[in-house]
Amino acid sequence: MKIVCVGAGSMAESMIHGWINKRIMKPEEISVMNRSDQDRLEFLHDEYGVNIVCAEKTELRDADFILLAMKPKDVEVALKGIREKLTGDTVIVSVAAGVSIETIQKHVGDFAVARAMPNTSAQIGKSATGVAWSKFVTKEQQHLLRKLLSSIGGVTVVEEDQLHAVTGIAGSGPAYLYYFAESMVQAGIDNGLSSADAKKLVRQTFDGAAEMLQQEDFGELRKRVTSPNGTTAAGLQALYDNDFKRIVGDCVTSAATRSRELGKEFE
Ligand SMILES: NC(=O)C1=CN([C@@H]2O[C@H](COP(=O)(O)OP(=O)(O)OC[C@H]3O[C@@H](n4cnc5c(N)ncnc54)[C@H](O)[C@@H]3O)[C@@H](O)[C@H]2O)C=CC1
Ligand SMILES: O=C(O)[C@@H]1CCC=N1
Repeated sequence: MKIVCVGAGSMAESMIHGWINKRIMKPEEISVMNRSDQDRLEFLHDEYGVNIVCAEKTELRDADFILLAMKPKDVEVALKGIREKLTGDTVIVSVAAGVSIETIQKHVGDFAVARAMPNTSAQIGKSATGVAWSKFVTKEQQHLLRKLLSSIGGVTVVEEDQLHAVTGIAGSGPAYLYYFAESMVQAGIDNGLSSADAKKLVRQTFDGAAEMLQQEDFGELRKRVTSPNGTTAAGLQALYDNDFKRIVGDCVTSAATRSRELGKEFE
């Protein structure tokens, strides 16, 4: 299999890291190109052993997958730079938030295009990825793509329009949890812990809870921690009083809405 990553930022790196760690791809099967930052490409070459290529010199023709991993605003220019070099056997896989398959096909024609929304936990093989594809992606290509994405975490096939919601929960989701963790650490410090102890306790708490979530019903788990009239009930009451569910709802909906806006902005 051969993959060319067009755009070599954080998301591309997380995916490359995951593929190489899981040994699903050999470094020499992965190529990276960027708009300008040669240092960044050299860093990826030194760190992961991947090839550095550029649109002018390289043939994209024998790539099985081209990963489009630049900001939504840069997708159009990137596609214009590579479209002459595409062949019928390549699948373009875009991770750009919001940008539709239709928009991508407007720039490259009736091509096999898929959209994936992974998250940066791909780096450790634990992404939660949503994927949708156009009718030009063959069954065999779908199978290969699922295999590729499964190597960096869980995969959920959705309708393209559902990718906005996937983005709101899974693509952006790690950042909400990191913010929650940062807030817990600060609260621990405010309540008398050292910063190091607060961080250690928060990491362990997230780690244990994440594993428990894999095994049991979320609400049941919450109830089991909550003794009547105890400390958890007091803590949760502050969340209920402050309408935490609405806050989380606004958070996810705002991200999904922004994804829709990005799609419109760059269509
Ligand atoms: N960072 C994240 O957690 C996630 C990001 N995404 C999506 O991935 C995409 C990339 O995000 P990041 O990696 O965070 O951004 P980034 O800014 O770290 O990387 C983007 C890279 O694309 C390159 N680039 C820009 N125009 C180009 C062109 N014409 N040709 C070749 N390379 C070009 C830039 O030089 C940069 O290195 C975005 O569209 C984002 O919506 C999706 C899921 C999660
Ligand atoms: O913030 C963003 O727009 C990208 C998409 C999902 C995660 N990061």
